[in-house]
Amino acid sequence: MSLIKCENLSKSYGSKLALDSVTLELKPGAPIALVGPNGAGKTTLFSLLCGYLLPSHGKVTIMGEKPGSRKLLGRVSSLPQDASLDPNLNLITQFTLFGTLQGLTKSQAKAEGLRVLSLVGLSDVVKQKPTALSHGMSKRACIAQALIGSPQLVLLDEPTAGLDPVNAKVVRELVKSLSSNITFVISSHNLDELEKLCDQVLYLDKGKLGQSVSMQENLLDEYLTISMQECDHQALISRVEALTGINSVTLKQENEFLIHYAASEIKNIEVQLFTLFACHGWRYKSILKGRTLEDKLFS
Ligand SMILES: Nc1ncnc2c1ncn2[C@@H]1O[C@H](COP(=O)(O)OP(=O)(O)OP(=O)(O)O)[C@@H](O)[C@H]1O
Repeated sequence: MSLIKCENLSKSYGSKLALDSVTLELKPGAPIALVGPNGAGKTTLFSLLCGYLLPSHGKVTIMGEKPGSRKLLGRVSSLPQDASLDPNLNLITQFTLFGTLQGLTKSQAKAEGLRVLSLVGLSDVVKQKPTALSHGMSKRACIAQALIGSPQLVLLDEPTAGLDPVNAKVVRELVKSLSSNITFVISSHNLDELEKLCDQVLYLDKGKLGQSVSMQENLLDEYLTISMQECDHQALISRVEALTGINSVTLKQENEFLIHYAASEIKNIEVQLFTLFACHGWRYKSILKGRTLEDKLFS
């Protein structure tokens, strides 16, 4: 059964068409990214999936049910962009309350609260009020709230926005570690982060669903993206293009090159490139099979 199914889903706010006839079907599995410029309609789509908003036209179902339906209680949860906790109650008191709202007994709810707070590394502060937490800790607490009751689908709207690199990494690793049991749909502007986490990327622009990019296809693409530490740009392009089987070499940004090649004509391309780099004393930083997500979406 499909996890999320949207058929000609549209949402208008007055005369503003925020989501325009979106049709998509997603299966459970690896994290799915939702990207698009500011105002593209990502939060609107999330709100429709959560049942916070009703469609103006079209249809949306989650695991065959209408968003917001009682049958989805505990099976779907979300981290809204501006999520916040009750400042007056300590973490474990409010997490126990959230658990009881999902139908757990008080002792089950407390155990569940402790479990999810420990997942996000907040076991030491369960008796603190949210006002005593740093921004990063608050965000992790809100993510923990979304994990109560072991949901099958978790929607995360900008889960790492405003976080320092250490906290952002904690969140990414948490998503990775849980993604064999939970399907995450993640809205973010951080393409590098999505590239590391997600297998599939949905691109929204002006309310319309544009391309859907599969990161798995990367492995089949006949592209390499190489970041160099030091090299003569022009010389690198002409020397690599001179190798048999190379279709083109493009400088994408400072020291990053995209190599398009014909796999059937060139064997061990990596070995040939490393030999060339060693010959000229060019040092490379990284080599990626395929194209970056940024290149796939915007070139
Ligand atoms: N409550 C509202 N009333 C009127 N217009 C709204 C409302 N909420 C959103 N919009 C408009 O709908 C469009 C889509 O907004 P939405 O917040 O879904 O975009 P977004 O992709 O999440 O943007 P961002 O990346 O900036 O968070 C925007 O043009 C926005 O101004």
